[in-house]
Amino acid sequence: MGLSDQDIVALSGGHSLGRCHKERSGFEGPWTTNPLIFDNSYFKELLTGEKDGLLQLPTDKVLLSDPVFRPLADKYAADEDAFFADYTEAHLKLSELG
Ligand code: HEM
Repeated sequence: MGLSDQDIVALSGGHSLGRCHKERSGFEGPWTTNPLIFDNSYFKELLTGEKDGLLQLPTDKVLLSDPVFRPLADKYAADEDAFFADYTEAHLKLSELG
């Protein structure tokens, strides 16, 4: 699809919003404590480990274990402006690809 590693990590931060539904995907629950707010909390939660009531999918956890994804996840947890800038670019690319 032409998405870069940076795009994949930034787009995963979309999980800052919303939740999984058992009847749809089979998974249940939100990724962050405030799933109505779009911010970099997805990365902060990811880095501080699994917690009761919050979800980490295999595609979320791989952002920690993969050596290329990890520095980007660290960067977005520390720098919300960098996350917003890269998410904007990646979401635009995704939308234009259809
Ligand atoms: C590379 C980026 C992403 C990856 C790898 C990814 C991966 C996943 C996976 C594996 C699921 C579990 C549900 C399923 O198997 O169908 C999921 C669910 C979900 N994702 Fe993502 N996602 C990405 C980006 C996004 C973005 C950009 C958004 C929104 C802006 C988003 C919103 C959601 C929501 C709302 C669900 C819950 C679905 C439900 O159970 O109702 N994701 N994602």
